[in-house]
Amino acid sequence: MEKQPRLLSSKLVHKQRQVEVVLNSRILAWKEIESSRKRGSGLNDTSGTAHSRGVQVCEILAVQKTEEDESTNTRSQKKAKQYSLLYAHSFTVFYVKRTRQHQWRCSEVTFHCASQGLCEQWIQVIAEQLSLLANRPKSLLVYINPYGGKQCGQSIYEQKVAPLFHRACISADVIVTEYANHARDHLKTEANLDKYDGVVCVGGDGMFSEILHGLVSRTQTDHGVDQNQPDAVLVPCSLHIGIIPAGSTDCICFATIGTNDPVTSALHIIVGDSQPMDVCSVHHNNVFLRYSVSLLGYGFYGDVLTDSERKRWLGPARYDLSGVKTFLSHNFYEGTVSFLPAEDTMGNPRDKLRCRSGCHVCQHKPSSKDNQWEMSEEKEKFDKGDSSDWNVIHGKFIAINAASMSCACPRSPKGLSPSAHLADGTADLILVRKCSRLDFFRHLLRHTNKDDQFDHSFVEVHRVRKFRFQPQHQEPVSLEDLSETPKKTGFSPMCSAQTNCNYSSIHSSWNCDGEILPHTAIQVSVQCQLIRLFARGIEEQQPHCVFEDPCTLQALEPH
Ligand SMILES: CCCCCCCCCCCCC/C=C/[C@@H](O)[C@H](CO)NC(=O)CCCCCCCCCCCCCCC
Ligand SMILES: Nc1ncnc2c1ncn2[C@@H]1O[C@H](COP(=O)(O)OP(=O)(O)OP(=O)(O)O)[C@@H](O)[C@H]1O
Ligand SMILES: [Ca+2]
Repeated sequence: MEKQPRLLSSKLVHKQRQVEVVLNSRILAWKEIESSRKRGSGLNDTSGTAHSRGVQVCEILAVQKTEEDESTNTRSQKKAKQYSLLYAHSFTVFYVKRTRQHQWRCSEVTFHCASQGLCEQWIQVIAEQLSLLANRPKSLLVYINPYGGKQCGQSIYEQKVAPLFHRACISADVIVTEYANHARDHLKTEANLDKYDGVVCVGGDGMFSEILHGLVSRTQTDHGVDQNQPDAVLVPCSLHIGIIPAGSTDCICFATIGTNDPVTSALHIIVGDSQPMDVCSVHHNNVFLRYSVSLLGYGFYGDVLTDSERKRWLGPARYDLSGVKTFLSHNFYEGTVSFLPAEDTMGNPRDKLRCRSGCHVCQHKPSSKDNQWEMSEEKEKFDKGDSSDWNVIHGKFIAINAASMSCACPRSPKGLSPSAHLADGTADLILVRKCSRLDFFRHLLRHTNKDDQFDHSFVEVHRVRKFRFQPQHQEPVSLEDLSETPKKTGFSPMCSAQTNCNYSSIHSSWNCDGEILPHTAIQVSVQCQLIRLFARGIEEQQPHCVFEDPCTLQALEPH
């Protein structure tokens, strides 16, 4: 590791011991000074082990003059009080501390200086280093959904997030939404986006979906791109999106930072992490329908969602109740799935190559072969209806799921497609064919344990760039057809067989990131890395402590 020039180093006091504090452009480190240690009983006096500690500058949240805590009433605090009178000036550094299961907390360390000048110099030098971190947001536009999840979005923000933003000197314009799609419409039209470094969504996946639609539509409009064109090349959004999880599934937050903890997510926003993410565009008959970043599910997950919408008052538990009910109805749906397999990806859905921080698969740009598809003669042929490279599968399905990310969430920690990648330009298309209840139960159960949920004869999974679905029975032209009795129209528009079939048993609906789509015949295309989140992907679990690795400290040793 290259030697970094020292910016400042001095003898300060930390926890009533003399320490040498050193700052270079990457690390703030401190080490006890031998002389200040009491002579230990023997050489191996562990109590006084002079271990060094350090914090990366990029994970320092803020530095400020220490607030005097007046509460010195016990004897030891009185002693500390006298001691600190000697070193009357002190500053506190707030930094990211990793705890269990990918959770982050704001921790702090205070140093006492003999002179006020030195104290102010330290504060100024550290603050200067923080101001050099260009990717940190300074002003944010925050949308709060007061009704999502357990309806505590507002209190989560005010109690857990706002104090952290304030400490990091981030200014936030907060809008509490008053009705569904308020955030999307505000983003699409009124919001003056030049004022902000990012948009924060306080809510669940549905609320994120609103921000996503608002931001992407606004970006396309501003760049004159018509999102109704199924193969329009969409313009990536420059503003980062932050999520403060306050929903029921929160699978987007879970898959991008590894937990659905609001404080952890707020800290990722403050340090200015950046994680690109694929977005699927969904069209019906060349008309734009919606975007999806997590799950596009027909059959099981669509029916679960349809049934759960009537039970919103139950909060997150609505999904489990509807899940059991849908499981018992055990409906299957006939249709034709056609898809364009992703040719030269680095990975495949069953390769156990999980998408983690700094993922190599996501950094691998789709080679020219895939880009050639956009301009190639195959594309012309396909557009004329002849689709050579496309695979076509007709059958009866319990579920058709397209996961453009793992969809890891508290219900299923490894997710619907554990090896799906956040930003590789593909989606994993999972086809679950008609099978017995027991078989389907086994398949579902594997989402909650280590077993491979694709290892079933009735399950197949493909990594795709585009796909289409056409249900076997033409969907009614418009919804009033459902009410007309077949007699009046001579034949029912949807199924020629028996006229008394009820609509719901031959048609499911598409669950698009937790919202129901108005059509069942759709065409989907993956837009590679269309948006960016204030996240860094799920970090590999390792004892991530800066100060234990000698090479870092060696960089601080005097030359
Ligand atoms: C035996 C235990 C089986 C457990 C099966 C766990 C599989 C759960 C997989 C969760 C996948 C979530 C995908 C995320 C989709 C989000 O974009 C979307 C918006 O937030 N959430 C939902 O649509 C909400 C979808 C929520 C779906 C919940 C499904 C619950 C299934 C329960 C089935 C019980 C069957 C056993 C009956 C005896
Ligand atoms: N002020 C509001 N009043 C009513 N509905 C709202 C309001 N703001 C947002 N919504 C809508 O509420 C829906 C659900 O919100 P959200 O996704 O945050 O919670 P959830 O559905 O419980 O969580 P998840 O999507 O993770 O399961 C969203 O589709 C959003 O459009
Ligand atoms: Ca993907």
